Amino acid sequence: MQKTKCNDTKTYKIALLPGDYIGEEITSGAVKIMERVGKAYNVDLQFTRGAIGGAGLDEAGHPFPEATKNICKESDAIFLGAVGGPKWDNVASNLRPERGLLEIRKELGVFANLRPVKIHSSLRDKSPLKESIIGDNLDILIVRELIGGIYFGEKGREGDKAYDVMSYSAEEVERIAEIAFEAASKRDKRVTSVDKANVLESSKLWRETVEKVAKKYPEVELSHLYVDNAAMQLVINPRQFDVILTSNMFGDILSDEASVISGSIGMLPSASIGKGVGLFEPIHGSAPDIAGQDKVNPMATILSGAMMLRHSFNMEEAAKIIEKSVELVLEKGYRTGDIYSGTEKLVGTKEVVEKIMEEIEVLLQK
Ligand SMILES: NC(=O)c1ccc[n+]([C@@H]2O[C@H](COP(=O)([O-])OP(=O)(O)OC[C@H]3O[C@@H](n4cnc5c(N)ncnc54)[C@H](O)[C@@H]3O)[C@@H](O)[C@H]2O)c1
Ligand SMILES: CC(C)[C@H](C(=O)O)[C@@H](O)C(=O)O
Ligand SMILES: [Mg+2]
Repeated sequence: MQKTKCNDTKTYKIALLPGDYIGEEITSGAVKIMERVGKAYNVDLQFTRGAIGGAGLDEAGHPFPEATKNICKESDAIFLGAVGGPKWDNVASNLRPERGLLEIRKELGVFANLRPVKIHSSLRDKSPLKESIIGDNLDILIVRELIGGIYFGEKGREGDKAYDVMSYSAEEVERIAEIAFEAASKRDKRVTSVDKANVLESSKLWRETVEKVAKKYPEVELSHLYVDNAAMQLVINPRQFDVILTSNMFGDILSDEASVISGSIGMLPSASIGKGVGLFEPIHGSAPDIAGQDKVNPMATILSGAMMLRHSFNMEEAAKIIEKSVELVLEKGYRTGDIYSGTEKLVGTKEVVEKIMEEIEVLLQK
């Protein structure tokens, strides 16, 4: 974990889109942490703020305003908090804050959403599952298709009926499957593809296409599960999974389920990647119920920052320093309410960030 000694300073531009409710609380600490680690590696991370979601709607009348689009176009990566909340529950569907999130994902072409589910050893007792079920080193990577499927199909209303079309092309399935197999080949070499091929035509195509892609990766073992069984298997035997490959909606649902196995949804980061710049955000939402109270767990966002340094800027050591610091803070027992069991030190969002910063300073001296 030695710092690279180098005199050339690199500069990267990052669009910082905090979003709504807890958005500001979770991103501000993560930005401070990334700036500090960047500096140690002679990397100048320049964040430019933009509005998205409800903030975009309030500021510019749109959940993904033109001004924000322009900031994104000039950036090397996008760092996002969370969008949505009750304030905008009654706005027209096409202007909902969540629509801004879907639009930015589509605009960036980030078709692959990587959601790593890891159990930190010091959080094993916070999992709702028995320790005998989660084991020691649970490590699952959910590879979720992000810009297709039912989220983006034709939708509408006709009289008292409403519809949302779910469709996938072979090309869309192929490219996400490639990402899953590539990832598996560097991990435990197992892909579980999750679909509903016993009912849905789009899932039948999904399965056929995944099988074709699998032929290129003979060293990776492929299995299939129907989504209802996958939801059950995640709680009765999560250790059977290495990489879970699935569609947009199934991935959304299964990743919230998987996140609590690791203790809390406040722990799960994500990276969304495609051909261009990446988008990094925690998997959780804007948590309106705890916003503004210094209660939110910032770790998922901080770990998303580590993913950004790794995936977008090739800063592997810096990413590891952040991940290690989070681990150390957990080991020392500093906990926000979502991962507090009653015996550790209950602290607020800001203090968690301070504690992580302290660990970072120590690691940077080594
Ligand atoms: N990526 C995103 O921006 C995103 C993701 C999911 C939901 N949403 C939006 O967020 C709003 C609220 O949705 P929701 O309540 O269904 O989901 P949510 O993820 O915001 O919250 C679910 C529960 O988890 C808790 N929680 C979430 N993140 C936490 C954290 N970091 N630390 C501690 N506790 C945390 C919340 O307090 C709440 O009890 C909705 O408008 C929804 O559409 C946005
Ligand atoms: C807010 C919503 C559009 C989003 C999704 O469904 O993708 C969220 O739940 C997520 O998991 O990132
Ligand atoms: Mg979700």
